[in-house]
Amino acid sequence: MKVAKFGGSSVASAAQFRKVADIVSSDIERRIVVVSAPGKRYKDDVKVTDLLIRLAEQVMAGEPYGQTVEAIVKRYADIVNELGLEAGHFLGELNDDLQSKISAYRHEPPRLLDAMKASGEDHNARLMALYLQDRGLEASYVSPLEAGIIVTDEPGNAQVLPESYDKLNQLRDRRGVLVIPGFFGYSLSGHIVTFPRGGSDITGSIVAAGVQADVYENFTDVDSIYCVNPSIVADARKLKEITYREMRELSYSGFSVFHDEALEPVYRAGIPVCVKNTNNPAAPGTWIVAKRNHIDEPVAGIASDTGFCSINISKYLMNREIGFGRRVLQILEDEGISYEHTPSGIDNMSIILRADQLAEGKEERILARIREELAVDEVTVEHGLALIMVVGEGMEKTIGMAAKATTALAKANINLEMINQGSSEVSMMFGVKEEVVNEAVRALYHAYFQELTVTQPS
Ligand SMILES: Nc1ncnc2c1ncn2[C@@H]1O[C@H](COP(=O)(O)OP(=O)(O)O)[C@@H](O)[C@H]1O
Ligand SMILES: N[C@@H](CC(=O)OP(=O)(O)O)C(=O)O
Repeated sequence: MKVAKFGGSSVASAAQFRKVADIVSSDIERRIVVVSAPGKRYKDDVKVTDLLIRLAEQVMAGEPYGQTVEAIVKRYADIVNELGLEAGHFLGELNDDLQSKISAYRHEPPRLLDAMKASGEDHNARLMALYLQDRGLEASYVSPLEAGIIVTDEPGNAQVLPESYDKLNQLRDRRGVLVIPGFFGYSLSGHIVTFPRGGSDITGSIVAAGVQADVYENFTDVDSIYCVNPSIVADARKLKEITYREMRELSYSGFSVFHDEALEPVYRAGIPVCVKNTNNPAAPGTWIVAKRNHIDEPVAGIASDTGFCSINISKYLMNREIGFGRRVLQILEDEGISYEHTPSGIDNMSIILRADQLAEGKEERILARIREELAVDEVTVEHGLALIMVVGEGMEKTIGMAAKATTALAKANINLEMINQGSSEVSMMFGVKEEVVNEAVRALYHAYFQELTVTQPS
């Protein structure tokens, strides 16, 4: 049995719906289909999820929102009309559902936002089931509640609860193709709760693990996962295979093609993932697996992301002060902040974190507490940082990996703000200024993938 998830770009229009139906009908093993909300049809288009977020924000701000509702309904109406579906009731129900959720939750902003966001995938799954039926397939819509996707009650940040898996397993006994909306589940108290953005990948993975699928197919708009983001390096190398742990690091660090939190359920269940192109299903795609058959080259991929900052602390004899690091991290914990890396020296410590967490006066509060409670010599915040992750199972056993990177960056005249090597067996982290990050990624791509391979130890 296969679980096939189709991302927003794969279900953005009637033409895309036709491709999905062709793919589903071409393999009887594709028994469970998970869909996102309609995504972008062209570069500057707006995803339905973003329209729904705008709608929730307008309601919360007491602004008029009628035009946004119309724009949302029109996205689905275009698909219905172009497919020639007799589905007049569908559009009426969509409109009624949005209005009734607005009335029910207008005084509970986090619930309203989640209910709006979830409705994008929910109605798309209903529409996909109708279309598959119209194409002569035995297909039915299954809500996450009926399927058994039970999650924590953290709006916008749900995590699956373990009891979901046994319930999901019962889907194996159902007939026909089941269409499940991605991106949300239900809390134990019966509320709709969404996963983080891009979270339909997570639904697909949970369902695949629950039904013990043979494969989790993740259909998107590229032929494969490339060793660098294709928008940074055109014609980058395609990856045939990548391991769960390589993909976890790369997706966490910027390979947005597959959500990093989507790996855990399939990894634990030992289910391979195949990332494929809805627009070119004949292409073999990329397999995410436990162990790669071929590790010809030490580096599998290079990912990058912006929006980081570094809190830099120095204090003479920091090394002698037992509990110093713990007390710094406690201050961050008190403010509900998570951090990425903590490189340190004898008298220095840096904490790298996502800069958007320092809003609403948190930066000033944290710096004041570090100064007062830890009597440091200096504490500053450096903004505008980008992190680059070089990832590969073969790196640990290969000599000269860091040297290759630093030489390449020096040749490209790029200043390295920091390096973190050693805490993970499969990755090295480099920090650079945001404005040079793409140039740095291209320099590293050239060094690791276009120059001669580095020497292997004998
Ligand atoms: N290393 C990579 N390999 C392939 N695609 C990548 C990579 N890094 C980023 N991407 C981007 O991910 C996009 C697909 O992910 P996403 O937009 O979430 O698709 P979907 O609409 O299917 O959910 C690609 O179009 C590409 O721009
Ligand atoms: N529609 C949601 C969830 C999702 O996974 O979408 P996509 O498959 O388009 O990344 C979002 O935009 O976040």
